Amino acid sequence: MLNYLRHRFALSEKGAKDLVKAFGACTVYDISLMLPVSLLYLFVSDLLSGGVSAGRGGLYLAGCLACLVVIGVTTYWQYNATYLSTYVESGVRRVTLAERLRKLPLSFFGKKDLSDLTSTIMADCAKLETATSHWIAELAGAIVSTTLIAVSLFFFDWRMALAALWVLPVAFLITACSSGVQLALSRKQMAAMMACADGIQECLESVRDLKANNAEDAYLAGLDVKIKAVEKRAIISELGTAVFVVSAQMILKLGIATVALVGGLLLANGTLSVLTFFMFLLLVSRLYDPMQLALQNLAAILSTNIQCQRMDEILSHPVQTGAERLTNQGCDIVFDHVGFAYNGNEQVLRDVSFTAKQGEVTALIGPSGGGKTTVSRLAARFWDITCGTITVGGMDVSRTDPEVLMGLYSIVFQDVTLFNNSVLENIRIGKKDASDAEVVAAAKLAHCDEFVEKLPQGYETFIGENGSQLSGGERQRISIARAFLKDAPIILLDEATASLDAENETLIQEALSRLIADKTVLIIAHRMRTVSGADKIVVLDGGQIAQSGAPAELAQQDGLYRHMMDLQQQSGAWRM
Ligand SMILES: Nc1ncnc2c1ncn2[C@@H]1O[C@H](COP(=O)(O)OP(=O)(O)OP(=O)(O)O)[C@@H](O)[C@H]1O
Repeated sequence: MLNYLRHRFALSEKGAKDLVKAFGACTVYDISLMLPVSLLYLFVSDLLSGGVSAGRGGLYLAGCLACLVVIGVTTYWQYNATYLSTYVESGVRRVTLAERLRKLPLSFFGKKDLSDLTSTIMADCAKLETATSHWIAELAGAIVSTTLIAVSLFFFDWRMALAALWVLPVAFLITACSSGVQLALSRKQMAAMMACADGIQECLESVRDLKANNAEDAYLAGLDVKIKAVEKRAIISELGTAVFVVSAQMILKLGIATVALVGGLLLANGTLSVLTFFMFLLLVSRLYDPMQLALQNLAAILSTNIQCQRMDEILSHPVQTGAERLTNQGCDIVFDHVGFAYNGNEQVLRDVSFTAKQGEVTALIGPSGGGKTTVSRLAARFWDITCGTITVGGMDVSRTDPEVLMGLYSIVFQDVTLFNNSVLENIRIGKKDASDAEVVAAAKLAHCDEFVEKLPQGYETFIGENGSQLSGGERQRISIARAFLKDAPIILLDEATASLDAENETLIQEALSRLIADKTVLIIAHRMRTVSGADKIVVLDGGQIAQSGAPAELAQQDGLYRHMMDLQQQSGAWRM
């Protein structure tokens, strides 16, 4: 049972145990609500059989107080067992998902978009939170307590019990039969919501380009269609659920009518006492309350299947694992007959073999789409390769834990990611335990101090979401400062100086040459000027190595390298 609950509702072991406790609490709470009815039954029975004495009256008063206390205690217990433990479990679920996401390979993120993942962690978790706190335990409690009460009704009068209870299986059957329809409706509603969330996120991310191209109206019209689709799907889904739930609830109401009808007939032919009739009328008015709620809940619980499946996709996706200890001897990077395809589709790299030696600068060049970025990222195990091996100092990267491996790398990407935090903290990402003095020293090496001095609070200035208050060159200098601070033995540079003006570029290149001394450097560069000082050039074309060797050597050959040099020279001479 615990295993079923864990799997069905994406719960931790403790969460599943807490849910079982909540079932118990809800059952006791539902039964406690019947206590006043029993007391009333006894009171009326006394009244009909000759009146209530003062002593018995005091007893009934004490009984009322006892009912109040029992209901109060069970309400408190039920609240703690269902709500409080659910909120704790919800936190655990979100952290588990986030931890798993942290360990998943980038190939997973290629298949999933950001809004989808955000929605799983926030909206799906919230729905499951409501399901476990409000619906599941209450449903289980209602079923158990109603069954117990139903059994006891048969002891009073089986004919009246049948009249009161025939509606329960029918109502349940209607709701259960609707599960297929409801699941299909929920799936469609979720798809519409995801498409809409995607559209909104894309719109916000590309608002600058949309404005620049005067394409806002056309884009917003498309978005409008998606928003309307969500509205339509929500109405259809709501209607679909309502048809079944309302039908089931109406059937339940028929129970009161049949109790009145059958009771009236039995009373008329003298085979039922007035007291039993009165008690059944009292009971049925209370008996169906938890069931009505439960039926509504049943429909909602059935639809949580989708949320659980979406979480399962994250939780069951294989993570990148490996040795948690570095065993590399030196930091030579060796690609040996490497093949790679993104998401198992078309091969992007074929039979790539080369060595990037420690203490040397190895430059990756070639036409756009040739595979330069892919090669540099595979060196740091951003993805797992499909064939061949990549080693660092003899250590197979695919057998090393990615987080441990990352300790060997400083990476400066073309697209720098910055956080809405101070300049100081943005640079400290490179080395979490670095002192302020170390951070400032790294910033100075990357020539950040020139622009930081002009910021209102210097290094303490917040730089906006993704560094929106900084220029492209300034953002890149922060990224270079992070690499200085980390001071790892392998440096991956992806066109690191692309957004800098000529003056800054020279300064940064000076600093970079200090940073890369004695390190393994893999640099991606489009400009031939950047790579002329490299020790080795690897020319990638169509995912294969077209040429490799020292720049002077390649300049002698009639190949892609010389062709690119010539083209660069021609474009250098170009004037407006
Ligand atoms: N995340 C991805 N998912 C699927 N295909 C990708 C992905 N990233 C790159 N590709 C494809 O892999 C091939 C190599 O891309 P890569 O970015 O490595 O080339 P590049 O030489 O760095 O190009 P550029 O010089 O334009 O940056 C291209 O055909 C590209 O479309």
